[in-house]
Amino acid sequence: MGVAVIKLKNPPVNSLSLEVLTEFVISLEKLENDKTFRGVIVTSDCPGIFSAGLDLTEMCGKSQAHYAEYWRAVQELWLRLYLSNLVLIAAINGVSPAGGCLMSLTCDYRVLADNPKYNMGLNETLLGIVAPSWFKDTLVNTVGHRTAERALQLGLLFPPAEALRVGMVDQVVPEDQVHSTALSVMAQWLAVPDHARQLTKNLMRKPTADRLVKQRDADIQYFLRFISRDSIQKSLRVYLDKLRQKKG
Ligand SMILES: CCCCCCC/C=C/C(=O)SCCNC(=O)CCNC(=O)[C@H](O)C(C)(C)COP(=O)(O)OP(=O)(O)OC[C@H]1O[C@@H](n2cnc3c(N)ncnc32)[C@H](O)[C@@H]1OP(=O)(O)O
Repeated sequence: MGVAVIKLKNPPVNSLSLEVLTEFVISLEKLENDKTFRGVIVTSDCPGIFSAGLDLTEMCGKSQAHYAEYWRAVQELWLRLYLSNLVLIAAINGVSPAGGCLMSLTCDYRVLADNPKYNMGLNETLLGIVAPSWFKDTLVNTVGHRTAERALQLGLLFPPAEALRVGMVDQVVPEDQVHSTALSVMAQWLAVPDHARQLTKNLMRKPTADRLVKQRDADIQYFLRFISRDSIQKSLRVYLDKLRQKKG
């Protein structure tokens, strides 16, 4: 039925490095241009981890030019996913904090594996950083304003039952059924004529996407100022050190 599977593979935690973002955009573009494909299942090849989100090492101790390039790539992937003409279904087979969660929120439907470890949410505040307005918009458009406000301020990571309750995911299923469920949901979505579904998706999402499109450069400048602050760099370093020391 013309369904591709994109399996994120950047061990150990599928962090969204510049390379991963760039490859993802290229893969999506190819699929968008190949009329034999109408849908994509986005999933992970890393056991237990859908994606650890943006690659913290790309945002720490690098040059301004690097931060600008990285942030443009983050914007690009979000725009491509959010406005994709393809049906996108996230088969979430692992934990998905921050950028990992955002990626799934851009999809049309989310199936999450029922494992209490597989938390998801926008936890940026816990790192001492702030989810940008378009991250916030994506969450608000999925779970509503009040739930998003509480989740964002507290940096909440929701276990599966909670994620389902607040509408962050559409279905929670046993781990071994995530892929088959995503496939059967895909069949349902593909039963709708493409042009009508695509125009409707665009109607729902374009106003949100346009807010970023109209001010992409300003958004990059804002990111540069924010990420270059000594206090933010320090917060990121402390967070990364904590992650690294966990093993020791
Ligand atoms: C105005 C704009 C403001 C800026 C906005 C920025 C928006 C940011 C969005 C983000 O996505 S920030 C990233 C948020 N991600 C997280 O908080 C997740 C952090 N990671 C974890 O919680 C855990 O790693 C995990 C995903 C639950 C996996 O746990 P596990 O025990 O399996 O592995 P670890 O031993 O913790 O990690 C292995 C290895 O990977 C490194 N790592 C983990 N996450 C990241 C990451 N996001 N980026 C880069 N590297 C990461 C971790 O440090 C370990 O490294 P080594 O010790 O092996 O060197």
